[in-house]
Amino acid sequence: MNNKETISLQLNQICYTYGSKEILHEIDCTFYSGQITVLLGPNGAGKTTLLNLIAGLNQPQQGTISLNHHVLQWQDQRYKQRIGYLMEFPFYYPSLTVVEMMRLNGGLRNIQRGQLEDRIMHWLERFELQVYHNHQMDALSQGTKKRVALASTLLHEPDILILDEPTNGLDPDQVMIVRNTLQEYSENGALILLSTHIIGLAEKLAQQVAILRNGQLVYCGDSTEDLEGLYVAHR
Ligand SMILES: Nc1ncnc2c1ncn2[C@@H]1O[C@H](COP(=O)(O)OP(=O)(O)OP(=O)(O)O)[C@@H](O)[C@H]1O
Repeated sequence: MNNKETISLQLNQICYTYGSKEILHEIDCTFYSGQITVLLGPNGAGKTTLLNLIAGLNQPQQGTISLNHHVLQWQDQRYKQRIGYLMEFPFYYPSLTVVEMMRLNGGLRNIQRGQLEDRIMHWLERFELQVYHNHQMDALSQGTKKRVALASTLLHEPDILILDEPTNGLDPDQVMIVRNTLQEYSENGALILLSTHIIGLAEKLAQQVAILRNGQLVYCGDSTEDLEGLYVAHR
């Protein structure tokens, strides 16, 4: 991925309710290409709900999402093609091998066959997964499954990358590989938004931070060296 276009993704007064329960309240925030924004917040704050809306899985009941100041219609296919979304608990077919699972994901993204094999090799190597290429998905550890899902998310080289707790269950070596890969990917021009509970990871990755509490965005702005202090100050 090498994106020369500047992208901004704006959330404007986004609200979401499940039944009568308000989960997200008037969320305003803008994300930019070439930057990593880390979304922080306690359990149940609404992070996954917000990421699902931005990825186009669900539709906000109120508010708009704009790409470069153009309001997006829900299910805009051109927007969806630009997005890579790693869900907190990625779906996989247990009986497929790693390569078969990646071919399936690449096929769903309409990547041409010749190109697909090269991309699969590239991302398998990037996440040190070559050794597992022929292993069945359900025989992998949780952390390895997560890395396969992340590699699959990058196959179509999206310029908007949304990741829900991407390092959950990864060992420290793998966290480092993921961190370096995301930094490099962002430097190549991608817009990255990720949620995590690990403040140390956020400190290393984030140019921008968004803090969500009880469905309200209590901070959206520059990251700082003392992110824990910022987080505590926005209780
Ligand atoms: N399908 C659903 N139906 C009803 N309520 C839901 C549904 N999904 C999530 N919720 C509620 O929405 C709120 C926000 O959940 P969400 O998963 O977005 O939080 P989160 O910040 O991602 O939490 P965590 O850090 O634990 O992953 C919670 O109160 C949750 O119970």
